[in-house]
Amino acid sequence: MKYISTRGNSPALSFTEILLGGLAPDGGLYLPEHYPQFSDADLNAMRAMSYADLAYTILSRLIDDIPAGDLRAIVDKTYTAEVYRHVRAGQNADDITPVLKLEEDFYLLSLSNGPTLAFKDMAMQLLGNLFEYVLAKKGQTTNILGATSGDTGSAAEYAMRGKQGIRVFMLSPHQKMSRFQTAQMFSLQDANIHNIAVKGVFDDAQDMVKAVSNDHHFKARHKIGAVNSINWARVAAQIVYYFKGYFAVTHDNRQQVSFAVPSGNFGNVCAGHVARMMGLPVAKLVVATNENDVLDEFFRTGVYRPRGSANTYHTSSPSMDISKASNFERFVFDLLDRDGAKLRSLWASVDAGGAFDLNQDGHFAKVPAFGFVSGSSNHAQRMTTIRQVHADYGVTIDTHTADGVKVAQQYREPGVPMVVLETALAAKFEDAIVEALGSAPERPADLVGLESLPQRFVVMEPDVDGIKQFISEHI
Ligand SMILES: Cc1ncc(COP(=O)(O)O)c(C=O)c1O
Ligand SMILES: N[C@@H](CCOP(=O)(O)O)C(=O)O
Repeated sequence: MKYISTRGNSPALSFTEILLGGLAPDGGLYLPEHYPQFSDADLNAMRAMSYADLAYTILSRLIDDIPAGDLRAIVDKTYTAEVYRHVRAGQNADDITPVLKLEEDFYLLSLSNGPTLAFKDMAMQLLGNLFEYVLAKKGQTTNILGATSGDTGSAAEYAMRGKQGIRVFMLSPHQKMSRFQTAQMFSLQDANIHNIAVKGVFDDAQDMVKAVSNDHHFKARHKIGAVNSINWARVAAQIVYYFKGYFAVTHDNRQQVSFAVPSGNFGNVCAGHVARMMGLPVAKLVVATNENDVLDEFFRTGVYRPRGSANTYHTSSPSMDISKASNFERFVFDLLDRDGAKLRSLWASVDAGGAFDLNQDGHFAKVPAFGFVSGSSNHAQRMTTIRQVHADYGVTIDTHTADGVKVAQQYREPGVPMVVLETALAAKFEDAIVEALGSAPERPADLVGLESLPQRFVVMEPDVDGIKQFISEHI
């Protein structure tokens, strides 16, 4: 399998050639040159598989330059009940992503049982093991530069801490993450972890990561690696749980399932899109945003108009406070029938601070064929949803999952199971849960007292040269 860039001006490369680097040299994002197809017979064979078997079956179609035995060992080491142990009472950690039935045809897919209590662990734990394997094989080291709005950072740091040959430089929006998220990252004292709080929003941090990645000389000289979902491996790993969720709520492959996905950088729902393109019978992909509703605006109107930092709001689902969704480019590439030149011209206006309108040439009319629909949620609606889910089902959900549940309600159809992806556990957003329910959510014993641990981080201006200098001085 070769990978091509959405901007059409980079050579096609194999999986291990794109694993560490993130952006393609032309500034685009990698996608497989074609999507492997799973037939009805394949789906039948996959239906009863364990998570690790399913992950291997799917990933081995996307990765053909790691020997089968080695890939199998990496997957088996990643998807264990011990790693994904933070399940609710009554759930089975061996399922890795257990499904919780709320009512008939309405489910939560628990994706946040890993070390950092967010869905990012599902892919990041795999990335940690893949990076370690490939770096050892190539005799290389890497300096990861990432951006986080709260969850990618801790998931990456927990996956990479103490790993040979890997340093992490993680940019986060200064004072905009929850107290738990901040403590989870900043309390790490490992020498290979560097936390940099940037005076700005997540998009400022993500722009700097891309600017460093597009400086090819600096990137090569300092061996800069990526763990954000601009890295194809993140998306690839996330495809697996759509299959797992589908099998958990259906009996045969004639049934369709809809997924509601709390969205920010569009990485999670992009994996759902790829799963659908591979043959998973998905009815709707419901893109749920918070007040930062650029994606909802696109799916309602066909106009993509990313906002600047001043118009990106700090909300009670802070991990979704994103106005420039990286992975949206991957979907638009498919929507444009993979026309790299057309995509380049659209992103030339986006990168210059502008917008584009896909009504003009009929592309927007094709969106329903891809299953996408959308909606948004605000603080008051999040609070109401958390209360309702608690009252109706006895389940405490976090603020991001609440955005998903709220928007999912708009798109439920008789006979079509709706699966809401649980993207974080409530424990990460204690203040918001206390506001909604009047009491703090349960917290796993190993994370009690996290906020009182000593913290280690630096604060910097959103200045690309300053970040480059910091990296140079710490490697
Ligand atoms: C808890 C949580 N929910 C939802 C999202 C949005 O996911 P994506 O950026 O893949 O759209 C994120 C961060 O990305 C998150 O951390
Ligand atoms: N919500 C994310 C933002 C980064 O997204 P990614 O999926 O591209 O890594 C976060 O929590 O950091």
